[in-house]
Amino acid sequence: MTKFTKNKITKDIIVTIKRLGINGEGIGYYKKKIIFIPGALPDEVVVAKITNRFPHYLEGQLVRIKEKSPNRVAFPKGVDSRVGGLELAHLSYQKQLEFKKNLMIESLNKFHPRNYQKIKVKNTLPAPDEWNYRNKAQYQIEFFKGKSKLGMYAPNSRDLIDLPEMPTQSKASQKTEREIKKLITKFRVPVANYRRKSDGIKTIVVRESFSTKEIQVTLITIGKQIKNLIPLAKEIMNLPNVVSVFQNETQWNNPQVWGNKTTKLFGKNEITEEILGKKFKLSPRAFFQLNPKQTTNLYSTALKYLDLTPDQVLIDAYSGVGTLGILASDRAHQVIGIESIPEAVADAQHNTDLNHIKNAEYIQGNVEKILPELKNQGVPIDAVIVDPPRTGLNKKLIKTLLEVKPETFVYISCNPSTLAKDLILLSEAYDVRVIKPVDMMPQTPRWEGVAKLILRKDR
Ligand SMILES: C[S@@+](CC[C@H](N)C(=O)[O-])C[C@H]1O[C@@H](n2cnc3c(N)ncnc32)[C@H](O)[C@@H]1O
Repeated sequence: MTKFTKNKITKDIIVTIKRLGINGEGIGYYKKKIIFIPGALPDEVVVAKITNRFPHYLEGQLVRIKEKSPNRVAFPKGVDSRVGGLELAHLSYQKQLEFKKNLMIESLNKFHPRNYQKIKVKNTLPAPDEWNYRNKAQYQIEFFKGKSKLGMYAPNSRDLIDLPEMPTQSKASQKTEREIKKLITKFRVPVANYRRKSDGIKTIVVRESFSTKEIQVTLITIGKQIKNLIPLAKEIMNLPNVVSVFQNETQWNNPQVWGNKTTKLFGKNEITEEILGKKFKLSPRAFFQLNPKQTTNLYSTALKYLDLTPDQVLIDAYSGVGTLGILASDRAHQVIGIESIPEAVADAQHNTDLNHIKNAEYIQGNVEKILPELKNQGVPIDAVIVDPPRTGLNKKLIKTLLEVKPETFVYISCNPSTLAKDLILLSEAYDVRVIKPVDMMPQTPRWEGVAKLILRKDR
């Protein structure tokens, strides 16, 4: 979108905040134009500066609060407020839960799927822990002008925010990150420098299993030979609960954090996490929910809504490492998982064996391609659970689902807008009984929810 910098207003303006936007920013109006002000809350009167002007909206920066909301709470001490992942940390937790319920209601009101007024959006399921819930820390490291920093970049910038404390991160993963930083200095291991494009360690990834306490470390590096990397990795293995150290190699021109090549330096191939009595082996690249305790509640809700009978064939679409299908396998006749990433499919198969499950299989490929093939082969598709990325369901997949019309249908979504849009099409054959938002990421505007769809008899 074109950015108008001409006539940029830098003077202070006064804005009354009306509501929160989908990214948790305060929304108000200035001269009839909508303005987004991060950090401001509904019903507050704030002093702000306009930072960006666009044809249809403005972006502002909070300068001072003139009239404070009763729902405002203290932002965590000692943390730079620009850091991502704490966009709602200044709002009481009860109001965060209400915000997430309202996000779904607003999406339904905006996109109007059939009978949308009758859809019951339940109260958001609170997370067991509001703080220290994240099992994975992925911090960048930088050494500049004699100072080393370890943390996350400020949004849309190369400014690395040092994070001695990240209050949503598990204590053990943060401690491990800090210890590794000290060891990097001790062993004089080079740190990658994007200004000089010099080789070294760029990112430290620490993932913790909440059930076994095992810690897996991955050092993401740039360059062929990193001096003293092996002695460093050996020493990292002596840190509490660390069971493996991996190296992942990337290049400066890779826009992703992770490169393609991952090599084990020491220790176990995977860490084991346990959810609802089933074990899941996680290799460094395997997708896994970031909040293991609340994952138990998310999956329990999905299984409750699925309400399978022992004769049903379940399709676990967008299956990742097979979590949902494996958990549902005790209650189904057969589970067929479909997932596009080959490594995740290998992990899913591995996890099936690990849990001695005989009635689940995983197919690699795109759901929109594989599901019509299964239909044409005459596979009975009695029940479907979909858990797509933020973009929602592929149109071709929706078309197949409307032809097959599975009796049982549950939709796990991480985006209320795409869920509401997909329901417009799906409501040709289905009524939506209930949507349950589940708070997987306290202190952030990130949304997750489960929808139960009922096949209409009068179709
Ligand atoms: C939100 S994750 C869900 C993973 C899993 N259900 C879980 O709970 O851990 C979405 C998954 O869909 C996969 N995916 C994305 N597009 C896909 C497609 N068109 N067909 C199959 N899988 C896809 C991604 O690789 C990812 O593993």
